[in-house]
Amino acid sequence: MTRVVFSMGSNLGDREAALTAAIAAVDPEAVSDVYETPPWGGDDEQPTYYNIAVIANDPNRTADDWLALGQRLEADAGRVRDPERPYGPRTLDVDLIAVTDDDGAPVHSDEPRLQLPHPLAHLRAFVLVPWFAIDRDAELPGKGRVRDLLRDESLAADARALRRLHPIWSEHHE
Ligand SMILES: Nc1ncnc2c1ncn2[C@@H]1O[C@H](COP(=O)(O)OP(=O)(O)OP(=O)(O)O)[C@@H](O)[C@H]1O
Ligand SMILES: Nc1nc2c(c(=O)[nH]1)N=C(CO)CN2
Repeated sequence: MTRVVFSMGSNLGDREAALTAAIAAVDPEAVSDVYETPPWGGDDEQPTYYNIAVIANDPNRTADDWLALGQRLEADAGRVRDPERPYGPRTLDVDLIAVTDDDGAPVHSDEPRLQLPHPLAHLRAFVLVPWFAIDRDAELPGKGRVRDLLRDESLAADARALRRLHPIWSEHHE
């Protein structure tokens, strides 16, 4: 079985519809509430994001399969990349944060096309806060427990700027 933790975000178009379609496609085990988050990364001239964390399990999917699925979902949402704006607005962003293999061991990958665990996750409150909300024991391999990471002063300040809005997924979807 592979277990994947996704961070999904949207700040263009119908943010909630883009996220809902992506959640449905990964057949989730757990989905956080939606958080409204200020743009992270320095490109501030863009709308706020809706961010969620999603956990999925599939015995037949490898980390590469999850990456390919995420990229297909981004394309389906009409995502266009602007090379001038690496942290610019997007209809849908699907990032793999951490993947665990059959034995519960973290998958590590260093290739540019797939870096695992996600190399910036420990700096992003919009990733860690929703993840912690659906898994109190969450651990970012190599960085420690999410619970502890969130005690860092600058992350804690960013975390206070997130606004938890409402659930986006419920049992009746399953
Ligand atoms: N863990 C990962 N999850 C998703 N994409 C990844 C991952 N590691 C590497 N990539 C690669 O990153 C490339 C750029 O992805 P994208 O344009 O979505 O980046 P971004 O979301 O803007 O930035 P960031 O990766 O900092 O969140 C993709 O082509 C993908 O192959
Ligand atoms: N709040 C927020 N900021 C971001 C996000 C995101 O999902 N949420 N994604 C980015 C590129 O991965 C860059 N900045």
